Amino acid sequence: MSSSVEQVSNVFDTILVLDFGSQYSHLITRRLREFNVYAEMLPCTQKISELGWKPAGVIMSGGPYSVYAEDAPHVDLDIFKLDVPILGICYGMQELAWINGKQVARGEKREYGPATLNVKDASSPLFQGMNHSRVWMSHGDKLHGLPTGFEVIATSDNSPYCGVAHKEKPIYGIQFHPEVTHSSQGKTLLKNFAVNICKATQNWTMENFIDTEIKRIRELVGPTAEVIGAVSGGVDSTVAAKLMTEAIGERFHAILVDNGVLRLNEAANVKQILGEGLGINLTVVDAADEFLDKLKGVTDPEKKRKIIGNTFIHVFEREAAKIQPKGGDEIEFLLQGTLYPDVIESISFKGPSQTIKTHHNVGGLLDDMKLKLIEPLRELFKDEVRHLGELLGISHELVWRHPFPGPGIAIRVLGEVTREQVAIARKADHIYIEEIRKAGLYNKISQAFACLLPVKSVGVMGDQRTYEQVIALRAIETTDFMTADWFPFEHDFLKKVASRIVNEVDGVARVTYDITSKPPATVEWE
Ligand SMILES: Nc1ncnc2c1ncn2[C@@H]1O[C@H](COP(=O)(O)OP(=O)(O)OP(=O)(O)O)[C@@H](O)[C@H]1O
Ligand SMILES: O=c1[nH]c(=O)c2[nH+]cn([C@@H]3O[C@H](COP(=O)(O)O)[C@@H](O)[C@H]3O)c2[nH]1
Ligand SMILES: NC(=O)CC[C@H](N)C(=O)O
Ligand SMILES: [Mg+2]
Repeated sequence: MSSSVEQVSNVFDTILVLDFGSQYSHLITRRLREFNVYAEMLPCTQKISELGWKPAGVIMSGGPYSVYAEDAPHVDLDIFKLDVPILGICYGMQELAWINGKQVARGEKREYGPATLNVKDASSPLFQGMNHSRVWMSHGDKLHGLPTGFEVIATSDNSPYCGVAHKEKPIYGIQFHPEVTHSSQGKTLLKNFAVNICKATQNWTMENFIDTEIKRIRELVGPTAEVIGAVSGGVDSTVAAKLMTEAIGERFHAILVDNGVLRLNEAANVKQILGEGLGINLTVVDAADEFLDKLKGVTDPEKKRKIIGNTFIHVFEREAAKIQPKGGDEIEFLLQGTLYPDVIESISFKGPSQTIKTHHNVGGLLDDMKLKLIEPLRELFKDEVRHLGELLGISHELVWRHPFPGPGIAIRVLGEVTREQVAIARKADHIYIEEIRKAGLYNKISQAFACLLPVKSVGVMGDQRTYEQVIALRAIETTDFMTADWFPFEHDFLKKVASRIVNEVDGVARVTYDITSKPPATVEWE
């Protein structure tokens, strides 16, 4: 499964980011990629002898622990044998100091927020083009002396060892966080490190990635094997499917499962856009009855997710068995649209985060199938996937679609999922999204949808008493879907949508707008 990761880091000069658990760790990788240097994050416990590739340099991230604590994580000392430049950020610098003399302890006061960087060694290649810039601090521990063999290259009011450098080797430590945008010249510092000190080539571009990946897929699959893939019409699976089609054409079989809880006209739309528009070899499987029958009487959100996840697998296996590859007895490979954030979550040295909700996942196929995985987007962030999609000729509209969860409307009809309830939710959702598009707001919002609540409310229409259900509208702004804010619509917009929904959708008497952020709420209601 890790073969794709290794391949990319062998082709591009790669900075290894060792994650000590900071909430900012993934931003280090992001910033480096922004100036076209490829970077990969692995847990801080990574054994260097098991790496399988040689990094151009190593960055040790910040982290919540104290280096002197008993259970603190420590780096594999073999990183020093790699003989490449090393940069320690916050905990990473404290780790360097701990290894070289143990002069780290609790500071008198915690330091959280902005500070001014005073460069003491203007000739240090780390600080070229920087001085007196604003830097972002977030620490409670500090260095209480110089690590053996190091010298001070920068200070701040509260940190006499704000920047340190080894006297002979290219090893640096900084107390602040250059990866957060609050550090005004943080990106310059990371570029100084990666490009000038590590000499990494700035060739990580999506154009180069497409070429490398198509070549890699062709080699991996060979001249005759065939590949299946679950394709939803969502951004990730469409981009993965398009890449696969570029690589092996008709030998790729995309399968869209109509699970009865897709959006209005979705199956037909996707068939047209992907099949006819993008030339993807796509089969639509109508399994609506199978899904809806199994969901009968089920109200628990987790049970719904499990039923849908399992049924996906059954349908998928059945379809795979129907395909007769020309060059062999059975399908050998399975395409997945796994993204880098999924990988990051599952590799965290602290273990996968606590389960809030079981995201339906084709990963469940692994235990049951002999299929070998192909995950071409495994190294990419969502916005990189979107860029890649545009380069592959996928329309701007499709590439910028809001995400839509695999369990679909089943987790947006709260309570029991019936055909009638799905129809109401679907209609309301369609009106809401239509109005969002008309108002030119679609691309300003990260995700929007309507939920049907299992409560009834009294209303009055045409002098008649009504007693019908409630629709809750949700719209959020977010970059990573881990945290989110609700979208501040104009009142007139909400008024219009509410009026249309109550008038046009039978069974709805009232509309509300969800004004909860994530956390404490989640994006979906179930
Ligand atoms: N109706 C469906 N038919 C076939 N596969 C599906 C369906 N719904 C989801 N999947 C599979 O589950 C994966 C995960 O779904 P997810 O919603 O995270 O990604 P996506 O649909 O490709 O993109 P987006 O995040 O934009 O919705 C998809 O990449 C796809 O492989
Ligand atoms: O493919 C998916 N299968 C799922 O089971 C699932 N549950 C939530 N989501 C989507 O994930 C993002 C975060 O949602 P939550 O805050 O509700 O966890 C939002 O974009 C959600 O739409 C899912 N996607
Ligand atoms: N942001 C960090 O890396 C903090 C490091 C360490 N936990 C401290 O409090 O100083
Ligand atoms: Mg989706």
